[in-house]
Amino acid sequence: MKWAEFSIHTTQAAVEPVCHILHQSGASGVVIEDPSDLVKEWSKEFGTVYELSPDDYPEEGVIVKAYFPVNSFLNETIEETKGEINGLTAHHIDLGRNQVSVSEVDEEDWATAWKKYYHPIKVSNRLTIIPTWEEYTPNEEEMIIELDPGMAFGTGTHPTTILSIQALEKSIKSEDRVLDVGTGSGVLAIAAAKLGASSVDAFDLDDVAVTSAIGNVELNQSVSIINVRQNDLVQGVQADSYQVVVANILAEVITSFAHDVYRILQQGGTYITSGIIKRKKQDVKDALTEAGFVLKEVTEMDDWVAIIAEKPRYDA
Ligand SMILES: C[S@@+](CC[C@H](N)C(=O)[O-])C[C@H]1O[C@@H](n2cnc3c(N)ncnc32)[C@H](O)[C@@H]1O
Repeated sequence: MKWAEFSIHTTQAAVEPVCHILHQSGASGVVIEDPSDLVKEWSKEFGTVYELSPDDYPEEGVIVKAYFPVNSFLNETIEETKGEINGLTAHHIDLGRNQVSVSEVDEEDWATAWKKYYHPIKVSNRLTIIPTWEEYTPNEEEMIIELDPGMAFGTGTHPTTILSIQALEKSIKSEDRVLDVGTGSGVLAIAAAKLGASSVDAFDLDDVAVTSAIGNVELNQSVSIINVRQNDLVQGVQADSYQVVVANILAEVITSFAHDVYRILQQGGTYITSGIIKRKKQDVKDALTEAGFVLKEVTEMDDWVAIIAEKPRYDA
């Protein structure tokens, strides 16, 4: 997994609200470079992974650095975060220089560091995701998904993934045929299989994701149910093929292919969309309604929204 370092040069007064915004935006770690810390013991969240020397400290003001996983939501997350930080001025918080830079952190240093922050996570009433390197004993009602996301999106911890899994848990009926568009690590396809789907197609355009998903499907003994393949969105899929389609992709993509998903769903079928940043919620709702869907439920976590929609039955 690659990481992006978000660095902001700001004031001492702004540190606390800026850190709060960064944590809310999903940063996996926040480091404060405050020259006043040079005179006291510095405690850092990243242990030996991230080393500072006194030369790194600014002469005036404070530098706050936060680390975000590089994935298809990165640009949205960064823009949203910057907007929220700028919004602090409306609350009379002096941001000082307010200089922001974003850079990718050397992957070699970080290639396995993220594993330290990735632990078993209960994502819904019935499903818990467990990284392959963790020992875990599930209780009787718990179903587990074992996962090694490698370089693909989908540790299961992102709000967009959690919202998708919770929606799948509510929607899937035993023997449903399911399509997961943009499968990444395969986490949603595996969740669908565990929840009782009779067959799951898992598509991704990225060959790294396809390889990762195939590995995770094998790890979860779901090869007989899940078919992973490289495919551009739903190109080539026949009409009326599925009872459930899930797509955790950006809002723009969801709006662009709403009509295609309507075509491939059976009447009464469910479309679970996720990966929608809050400010684009209405655009996606409009696109789904315009394509013929009936909106059933909207769920939210942090800055993210998922929408569950239904293709109505013609005789209803
Ligand atoms: C946000 S990730 C979601 C991963 C996983 N489903 C999850 O919920 O954690 C979106 C995925 O969509 C894939 N993707 C982007 N454009 C695509 C396209 N045109 N066709 C198929 N997959 C695409 C990306 O490669 C990425 O793996």
